[in-house]
Amino acid sequence: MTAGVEETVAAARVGDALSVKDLVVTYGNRRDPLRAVDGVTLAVPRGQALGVIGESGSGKSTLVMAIAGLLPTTSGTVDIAPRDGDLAPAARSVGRGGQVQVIFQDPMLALSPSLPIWRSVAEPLAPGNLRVPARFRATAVELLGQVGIGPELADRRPAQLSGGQRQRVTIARAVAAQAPLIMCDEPVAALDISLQAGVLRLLDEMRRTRDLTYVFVSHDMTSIARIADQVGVMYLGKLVELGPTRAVLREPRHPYTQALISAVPTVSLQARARNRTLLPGEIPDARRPPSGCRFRTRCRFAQDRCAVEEPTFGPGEAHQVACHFWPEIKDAATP
Ligand SMILES: Nc1ncnc2c1ncn2[C@@H]1O[C@H](COP(=O)(O)OP(=O)(O)OP(=O)(O)O)[C@@H](O)[C@H]1O
Repeated sequence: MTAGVEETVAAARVGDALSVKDLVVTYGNRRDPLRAVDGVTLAVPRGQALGVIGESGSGKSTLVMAIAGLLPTTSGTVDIAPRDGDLAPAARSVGRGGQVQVIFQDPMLALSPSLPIWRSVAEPLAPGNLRVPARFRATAVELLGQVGIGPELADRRPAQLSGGQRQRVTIARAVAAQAPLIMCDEPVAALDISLQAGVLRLLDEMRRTRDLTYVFVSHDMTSIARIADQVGVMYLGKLVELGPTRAVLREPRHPYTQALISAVPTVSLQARARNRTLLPGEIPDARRPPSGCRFRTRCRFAQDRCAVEEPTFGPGEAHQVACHFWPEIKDAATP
């Protein structure tokens, strides 16, 4: 399904569960292409979670779908490292030979409305079977128990559960597939706020106890702060900042990240106190991105250089930023 992309199961750096290099994903036709992901490079160490934030339309979902192998990629590489002792990939429903599972905002995308939930959980245990044999029920019920769904609910259909329960079922299903890498695309956004913390806790616990690695997309900085070890910030298909969660959320370097965070009271108190930066204007048309720095048309610090020279990450730093003037901006923002 991919065009011009090498896929291997050997990570480029020892200890990385996922390594993405120069990934490009294009929508539309050749005459008017839209590069929704435009040269993204990142790595996620095994057992960690990478949070991905950015405005609507910045390319977050496209990135995770391409990593999962559910969207064709234009160029670049996606390497996924198997864990020692991983079984042959069992999942038949998700991409890259069962190495990646996806948890969507809408659990109904992963669950069959007509099946009792235990069968949906057991499906990855019995690949190739049109109907999951009853002998897998006990394992499915056990997995459901681990996500807080009691055996009395195992024969219910998804519509007979609450939204939080349904999302727990999709987590059990993802775990059943034994994939080392799970893409979480706004997994709690559709849930009542009172249920979000429980599902986030469950995801975090599953990651620790089952040696899972996550890429976790969210608009919600509180969820990101809870679950992510590192954060990547996307703007118009590019990563503009990448680093440890605490550093990115507390000391954002890119003016775009600063603006995103300044809009969130819970994690932005320091940023607000320093310098409140609201983001003016709309995200530009991704088919015709600005020259040089793509953010420059909305950046109050932009200078002539920003229109002609595209900023890139420096080599080797843990907290990376693609901005020509970030040290000056940081100094200007400090009282
Ligand atoms: N199927 C598609 N066909 C054409 N363009 C698309 C398609 N899906 C997404 N896009 C475009 O690709 C860009 C990235 O979209 P994407 O959904 O990945 O962003 P996002 O950051 O996940 O947004 P949101 O937070 O709203 O989900 C946007 O310009 C969007 O309009």
